Order: sequence, then C-alpha cells, then structure tokens
Amino acid sequence: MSFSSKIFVRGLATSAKQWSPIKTVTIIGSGLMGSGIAQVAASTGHKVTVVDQTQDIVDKASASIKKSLSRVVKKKFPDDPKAQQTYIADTMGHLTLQTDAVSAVKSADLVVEAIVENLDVKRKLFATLDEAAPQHTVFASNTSSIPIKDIAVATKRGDRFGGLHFFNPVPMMKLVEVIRIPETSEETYNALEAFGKAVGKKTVQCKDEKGFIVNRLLVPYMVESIRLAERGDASTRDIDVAMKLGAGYPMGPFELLDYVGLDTIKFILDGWHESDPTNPLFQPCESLNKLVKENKFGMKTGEGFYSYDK
Ligand SMILES: CC(=O)CC(=O)SCCNC(=O)CCNC(=O)[C@H](O)C(C)(C)COP(=O)(O)OP(=O)(O)OC[C@H]1O[C@@H](n2cnc3c(N)ncnc32)[C@H](O)[C@@H]1OP(=O)(O)O
Ligand SMILES: NC(=O)C1=CN([C@@H]2O[C@H](COP(=O)(O)OP(=O)(O)OC[C@H]3O[C@@H](n4cnc5c(N)ncnc54)[C@H](O)[C@@H]3O)[C@@H](O)[C@H]2O)C=CC1
Repeated sequence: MSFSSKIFVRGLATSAKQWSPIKTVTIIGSGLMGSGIAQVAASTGHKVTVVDQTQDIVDKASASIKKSLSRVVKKKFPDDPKAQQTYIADTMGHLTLQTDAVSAVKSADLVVEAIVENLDVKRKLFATLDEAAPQHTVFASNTSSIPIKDIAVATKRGDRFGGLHFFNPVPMMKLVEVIRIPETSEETYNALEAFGKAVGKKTVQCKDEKGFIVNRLLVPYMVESIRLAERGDASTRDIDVAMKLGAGYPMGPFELLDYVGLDTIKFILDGWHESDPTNPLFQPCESLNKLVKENKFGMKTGEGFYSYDK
C-alpha cells in the first residue's frame, strides 16, 4: 500500500489534528453501525460514500444521520443555532449515499464493511469489492464476532485487511478495537489505527479472537442475563434496574440487547456455538431464538424484550 501524500484530517468534532493517510472512505451497509461510522467519518472531514441495498434504505440512513447530528450539535453548540446548522451542513456535505458498491470503492482509501453479521454474505461482498477497488485501498470489517481472517480469505489483499470494530451508538461510544490478522502489514495496521483516532476515538489493539475484547465479555454477560430471567430468578425489569443501580452500567442487559439488535446477538451466539459447541457460555438461548423467529429484533423493529414506539 502506498499513499501519494500524507494528509492531516482536521476533526470538525475535535480541535486537535490527527494525522491519517485515509481521506476517502466508503462504508458498505447503512444500518445502525454503518450510518454511525459514516457520521463520525464525515464530521471529522473525511469524504464519505455510504452504500446500501435500496434507495429507500439509504434515504432512511440519511434521515437518521441528520437526526443524530441534531442531537450532537445541541450539546456541542448549545447556544449557537448558526454554528449548529453549519456543522450539520458541513458534515452532510462530506457524505454521498448510493446503492452501487462497485462505483463507490473506485476512489476509496478505506472501505469499512458494516453489513449483516453473516460470513457468506460478507465474503461475497468483499470478493466483488476486491476486483473493483484500487490497489492501495485498505479493507476493514466492523464484524462483532466473525474472525477477520475468515472474511479476508475472500480477497487477494490480506496485507491490506483488518478489523475496525466500532460501538453502538457510534457518535457517543469513544472506542474502536483495531484487529490485525497475520497478513496485515504494519502500514495497514497503522493506517487503521490512525483512522480510528482521526474520527475521534480511543483505539485498542486485540488479536483476531472471538468477540475481540468487548464482545467476548459483554455477549456472555447479556446471554447469562437472559438465562437468569428464563430460570425465573428475577424479572427482566429487575435485572435491568439491578445492573444499572448496582453495577453502574448505563443500560441494563435487556435494554442493551434490544438496543444492539437481537438478530445480531443471535448471529454472534450461533456462530460461536458452531465453532465451540461444548462451551457452556455459547449454548443456544431459547427466549432469544423465539423473539428472533417472531421478527422481534428489539428497538429497530419496535419490539424485543420490551416494546418501543416506532
Ligand atoms: C454488538 C457489538 O458488536 C458492540 C456494541 O456496540 S455493544 C453496545 C455498546 N454500547 C453500549 O453499551 C451503550 C450503553 N449505553 C450508553 O452508553 C448510554 O445509555 C447512551 C450513550 C446510549 C445513551 O445515553 P443516556 O444518557 O443513557 O440516554 P439518552 O438520554 O438517550 O442520551 C443522552 C444524550 O446522549 C446523546 N446521544 C444518545 N444517543 C445518540 C445518538 N445515537 N446520536 C447522537 N447523540 C446521541 C444525546 O446528546 C442525548 O441527549 P438527547 O436525548 O437530549 O439528544
Ligand atoms: N448492532 C450493534 O450494536 C453492532 C453491530 N456490529 C456489526 O456491524 C455490522 C452491522 O450491524 P448493524 O448496523 O447493527 O446491522 P443493521 O441490520 O442495522 O444494518 C445492516 C445493513 O446492511 C445492509 N446490507 C446487507 N447486505 C448488504 C450488502 N450486500 N450490500 C450493502 N448493504 C447490505 C442492510 O440493508 C442493512 O441496512 C454487523 O457485522 C454487526 O455484527 C458491530 C458493532 C455493534
């Protein structure tokens, strides 16, 4: 990988300059995570193209980014409506939303994939993008649970491949896990880390192991909470109250399950169970399976462990 010039990306959101070789970013998938990553990348001065499957989906993503920005600016410029409008317009001005992934990667320095948590679908996408993207383009997956090396094999650019794992809601959560596989070059790793910092996040490094750091601890905790409720030891409401007031967590486990998406949690648990079937932490979870079967994915569908106004 080589970049013609080193540039500084000035964070609209931060006053400090953070050096990064990445200036043009394509995000594939404009759901919860893709739209959040696009927002923070655009608001820190990157040129961002966001891709999803239909115009209707990208229109919804655009509306959700604007809504999130309007919340950000209220905090950032509390008494300055003009600065609020300028910030939103500047950020939206850095964003293009479209449905064609192939044309979207033609001039990308970095492609971040944030589509459904399914290995076959991710591999198919990356194989197509590998043919279309320039030589220097770095690929990264935002997967929650799939080994990066298993996705990277679909491409011929293992040296320019890594993991960039953001957290939900991206504009608020200050962490990015940066994952390298044995093939990842030093230059690629440094570029991914620099990008994480340039979008205003603290980066941590982790091996390409199940769930990296956060999900390896958080997902078993959430699933154990479901099992605790299934045994009738306590109600979902009381478990949530207990973990917020007794452990200082900002959300209880059931609130967080609904917030992350029960479909995503099931994809994670099923994948881990398949690759490590005897691990008691990864055993299938009846209530989770039932809700997903009923298309109750949590906040995004209006119902999960709790009900929400859509
Ligand atoms: C599955 C994976 O692979 C990995 C994961 O992501 S795991 C999930 C990790 N995430 C978490 O654990 C989230 C835990 N929850 C929290 O940290 C907090 O509850 C939270 C930051 C989400 C919300 O904060 P809160 O104080 O509890 O609630 P809330 O009143 O809704 O928000 C406070 C402010 O935060 C900001 N905010 C919250 N969500 C926002 C968003 N999506 N965009 C922009 N601003 C937002 C707003 O300024 C908001 O104020 P307004 O409501 O006046 O706009
Ligand atoms: N939900 C969460 O809290 C977190 C999720 N992740 C990971 O991020 C990824 C995305 O998750 P979410 O944003 O929650 O999912 P989501 O369901 O909100 O969004 C996924 C989007 O990808 C689109 N998509 C699917 N296949 C596509 C394709 N071939 N081309 C273009 N777009 C496609 C869908 O239309 C959808 O809009 C997953 O790998 C997930 O594990 C990572 C961190 C946190």
